[in-house]
Amino acid sequence: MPDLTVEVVDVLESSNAVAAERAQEGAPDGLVIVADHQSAGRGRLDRTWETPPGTAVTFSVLLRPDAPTRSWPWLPLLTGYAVDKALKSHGLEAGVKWPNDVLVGEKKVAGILVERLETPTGPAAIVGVGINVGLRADELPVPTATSLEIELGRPVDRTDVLVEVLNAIREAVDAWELGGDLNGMRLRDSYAAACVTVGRDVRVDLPDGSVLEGRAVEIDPTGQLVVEHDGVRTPVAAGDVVHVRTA
Ligand SMILES: Nc1ncnc2c1ncn2[C@@H]1O[C@H](COP(=O)(O)OP(=O)(O)OP(=O)(O)O)[C@@H](O)[C@H]1O
Ligand SMILES: O=C(O)CCCC[C@@H]1SC[C@@H]2NC(=O)N[C@@H]21
Repeated sequence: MPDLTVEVVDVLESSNAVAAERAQEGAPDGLVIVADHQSAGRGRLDRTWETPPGTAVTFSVLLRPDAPTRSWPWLPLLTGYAVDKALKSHGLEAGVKWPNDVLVGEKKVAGILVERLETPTGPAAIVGVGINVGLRADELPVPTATSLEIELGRPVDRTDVLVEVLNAIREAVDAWELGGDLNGMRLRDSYAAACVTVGRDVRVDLPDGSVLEGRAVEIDPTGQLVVEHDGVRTPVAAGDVVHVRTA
């Protein structure tokens, strides 16, 4: 992908929404909208994403990927990989819960929302990332969340985190678009190595209300999680999953 063009906005509702508007207006691949604060951040499945002013890294990257759309389901996963890698470089013992939550232990430190859209200049993806950096324990919006500063016990510079994460995303997107290696391995193997879900017993809630239980055995070539139960292997796509719980 080309060099990133970064625009910083003081306050906006959702960086994903602003990046999507810009995509419709013809903005090019590599535009990054950084929000110093989001007043109405969006999460997966129409949930909200909340962080107090001055505590988070929140941004969205507009991509017009040079890769067939059938491989786009890799985008959330490779973004999770990149965020995890950048946070580990800060000394955090993080891991990726499939498909793309970045956790420390069982708690979520970063969330990712990838949205695809058609624009007059072709298909685009908006890769939105929210990282809990400076939230104190009493500022966490949900008990299942944590922040970098809580986990590391020291102040963390938000700009440093932003730059590291953007560089890691760029590296991962380039490897994906060009079919090259990442971290000395195939993208799929690098992702699987960072993914804490593989090898664990899982309960997967599906949109029809049914639950799939079994052992998560691998990530298949399309990025689906393969769940094995009584010798039967069932691949599940990230877009078809409501919840994944690890046992
Ligand atoms: N700053 C934040 N940090 C973490 N979670 C947040 C934050 N703001 C809002 N949330 C929301 O809190 C909710 C609970 O997150 P939780 O990790 O428990 O479940 P989840 O993300 O839906 O994943 P799963 O159900 O698969 O475990 C999510 O909907 C998440 O988007
Ligand atoms: O885990 C989730 O539910 C996904 C959370 C994604 C939050 C980020 S913050 C930047 C970008 N803009 C949004 O409105 N959402 C994403």
